[in-house]
Amino acid sequence: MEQNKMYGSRIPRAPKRALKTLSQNEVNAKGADGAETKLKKPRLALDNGSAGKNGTAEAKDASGLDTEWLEMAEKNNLSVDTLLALKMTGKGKWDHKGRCEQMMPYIRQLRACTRYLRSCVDKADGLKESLVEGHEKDLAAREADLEKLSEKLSILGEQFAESKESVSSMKEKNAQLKKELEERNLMDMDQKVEIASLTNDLAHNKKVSAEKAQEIAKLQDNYVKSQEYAQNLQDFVKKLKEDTQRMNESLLKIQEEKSELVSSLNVSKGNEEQLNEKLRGSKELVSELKSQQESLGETLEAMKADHAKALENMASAFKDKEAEAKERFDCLAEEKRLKERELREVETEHKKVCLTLEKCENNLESNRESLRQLEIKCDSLQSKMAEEEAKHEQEIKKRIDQAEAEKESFERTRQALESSMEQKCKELVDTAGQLSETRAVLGDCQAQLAEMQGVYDRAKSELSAKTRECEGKTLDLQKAREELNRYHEITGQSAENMEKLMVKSRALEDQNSTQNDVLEAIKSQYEMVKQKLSLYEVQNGSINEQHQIAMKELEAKDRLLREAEEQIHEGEMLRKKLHNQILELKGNIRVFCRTRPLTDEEASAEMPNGAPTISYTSQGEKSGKGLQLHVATNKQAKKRSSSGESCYNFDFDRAFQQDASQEEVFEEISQLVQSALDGYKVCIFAYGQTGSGKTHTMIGNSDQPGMIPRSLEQIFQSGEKMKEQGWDYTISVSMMEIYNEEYKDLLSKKKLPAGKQHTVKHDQKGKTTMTYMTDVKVTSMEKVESLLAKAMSLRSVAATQCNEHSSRSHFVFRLNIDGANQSLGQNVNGVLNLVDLAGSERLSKSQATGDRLKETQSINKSLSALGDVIMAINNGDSHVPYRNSKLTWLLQPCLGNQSKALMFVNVAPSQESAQETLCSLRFASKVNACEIGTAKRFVS
Ligand SMILES: Nc1ncnc2c1ncn2[C@@H]1O[C@H](COP(=O)(O)OP(=O)(O)OP(=O)(O)O)[C@@H](O)[C@H]1O
Repeated sequence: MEQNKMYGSRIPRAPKRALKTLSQNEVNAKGADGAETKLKKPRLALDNGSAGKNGTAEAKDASGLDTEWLEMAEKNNLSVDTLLALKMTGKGKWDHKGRCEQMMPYIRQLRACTRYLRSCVDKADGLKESLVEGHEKDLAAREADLEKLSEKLSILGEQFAESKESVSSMKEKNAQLKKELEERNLMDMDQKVEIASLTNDLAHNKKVSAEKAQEIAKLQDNYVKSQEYAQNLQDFVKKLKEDTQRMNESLLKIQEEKSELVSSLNVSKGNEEQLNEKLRGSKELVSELKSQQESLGETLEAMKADHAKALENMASAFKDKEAEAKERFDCLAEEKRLKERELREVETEHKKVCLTLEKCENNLESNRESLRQLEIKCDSLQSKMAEEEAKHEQEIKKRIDQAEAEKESFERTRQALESSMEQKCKELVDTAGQLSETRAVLGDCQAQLAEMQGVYDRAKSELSAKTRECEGKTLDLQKAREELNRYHEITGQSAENMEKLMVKSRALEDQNSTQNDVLEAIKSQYEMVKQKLSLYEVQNGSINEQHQIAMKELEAKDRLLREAEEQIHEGEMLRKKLHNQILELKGNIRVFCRTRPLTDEEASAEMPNGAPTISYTSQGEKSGKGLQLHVATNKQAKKRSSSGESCYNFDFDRAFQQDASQEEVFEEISQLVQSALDGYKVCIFAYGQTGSGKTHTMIGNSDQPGMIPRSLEQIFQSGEKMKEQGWDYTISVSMMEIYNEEYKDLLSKKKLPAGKQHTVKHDQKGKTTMTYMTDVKVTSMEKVESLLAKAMSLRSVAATQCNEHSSRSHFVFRLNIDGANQSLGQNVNGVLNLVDLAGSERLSKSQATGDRLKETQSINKSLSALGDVIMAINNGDSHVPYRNSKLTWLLQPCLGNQSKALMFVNVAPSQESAQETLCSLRFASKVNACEIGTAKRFVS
């Protein structure tokens, strides 16, 4: 009721309204005395006495409602208002009796009315209880659901962790496999490079081999040429053979001629005998002519002798010639045989040459040798031929000379004979007849001589023919010589070429054999490499298979992981939803009370064995939430006694005892901090009197870090975790204080430009911008700590009556959290304001003066503005006075309907501070009773 009075005295005028108020109160049923009274029945408004006490007959219907009043009202056409407005009228001004008589039924009606209303209220109570029960059941069911969900979530988390582990192991395995594969690939590459170099070598060797093959082909060509040359030689030998045959034939012809000559000689011998007979006849004829005949006989005998001698000489010459021709023939036959043998040898050698190049060389050597021999022989033959020719010429010359001499002698003889015959004719003119016969004989002799001359001419022509033949032979010989010379030249050249070629060939063969060795080695290497490669390929194939299997497994795991991630995401979404539901159920503005430990001084001031100033509800549903403040009424002594104390009960969302650690406290707000990461605007502020532990709670120290460093730590950790779900956060921090209703940047020592000041603007989306305010992006705790230390050093602190290092300003630690998730296409903009308010002490207690007084006044003003804002939001006022103070204006987006707020009410446990504590707790109770609407997540 006190609460309702405070909020505008909303007294329920009808049961329905009362029920509504009760249900609201049931949700907000926390707080001090005032709050508690809300839960009581609304009997105070009508509590003018119990109808039952009058013993009036009471009619009740089945539902338990007192229907007497209703019946009465219906009968008299009455309402409560008309009943209340009813006035007792008497007959006159002094007709008290009449009025009294009217009064009695009126009182009865009133009593019936009261009973009816009471029964209504009772029913409403019953309904309320059943609703509360239903609500509690609903809450329990939701909590059970939540537990199940959280269990499911934890199972999912475990599964996720397992799948993550397996995925990471798979990834490791995959990485190893990849590494192996890369190594193999590298090895393959090396091998390929090796193979490539070997292939290059092979190609080079092939090229060299091709060049060698070309050279070999050239050699083969040369060899073919040499074969052709050998063929030419064979042809030449054939020609030689043919020449030899022709020589043989010519020899045969010469023999025939010889035989003819012999026969002609025989004929001439016969002729000679005839001549001799004729001569003997003529001798007989001439005997008569004795002296002449004797001289003629003598001459004839001399002629005969000469002729015989010539004939003998000719015969001997012919014999010699025959012998020589025979010898020559034999020589030629021998030579022919030799040549044939040599030819055979050459042929065999040629065959051998054909078989192998080396043998060819040998054969060529031997051929050369044989050619040399042939040359020598040819030379000898040539010389012999030349000798023979010379001899022949000499002989022919001799024979010509002899023939000419014979002719001359014959001529002389003829001339002598003619002269003698002329003389004889002259002498024998007389004896013409006799002489005519002698003349006829002489004519015969002359005819014989002419015949002889013819024979001689024939012999001469034969000789000239022979000479021509010889000349032809000589020409042939010269040709043969020339050919031989050419052959020698060619042979020499070809031999040289052959030698060079052979040297080259040998070198090439050596090279070829080494190249072949190299080639063989390369081939074997190539084979090995090929084998290795095939092995590697097989291994590679198996590795690839393994890799594919691993990839498939990985894909399956990835799928599972994605599913798990989706499930986690869904779970996360559900968690957020439930978390928000819980927060909504708890109220979007919550209040935690924290009591600091007693200082030594305070402890000594407390009653040694007395009850503590603040005690906590340890049992029942209010355990951990409820507390009692015992305020001594003996103000003089400031000491408590059982008789002189007032006890105030308060209930909050959480009540931390003196020994509660920072960790414990943070555990309770961590969900709220998480909300900021999820895109909510969150405000956590510490309220309390000076020295009650606000700064300790919010900032703490290095040993016991407070909510600000712990929140940052959690945000960084969660941000890292959320990265796995695709979230990327940018966190920036600004720190300021509001001192004497002015903003002051605590991250910069720079003074504001003249005439300028920090101004705060909020846009439609609740984004706050401050002019000239330093905003630092932070990624690590170290950075935050250093910034915090800097801010602390710049904060306005002074010693007060209550605190040696009292914060004389509101400290605002402002965190802008911008998150982006590309895969989801979401951006979140969360804000976390962590505020260490200035101490809220009463002026009377702080005894401040001067600057301290001004400070205290502005502090109190802004704190009361904070209370006003909260109350206005709770009341649903059309105007919320945010602009009444710099603090509320700055925190506007975080104190509005769409934000989440948490207030620490810090209290000191000493009796000395009890009054201040009572004020703080009362203020906190008011805040706790507020509803500031449903928080909104800022997602784009
Ligand atoms: N929970 C606690 N545990 C231990 N010591 C505490 C606790 N709370 C406060 N203190 C100590 O009490 C003293 C005063 O605390 P603190 O400075 O935090 O008060 P405050 O409310 O911030 O005061 P002011 O408003 O004047 O700044 C400090 O020495 C602090 O260490």
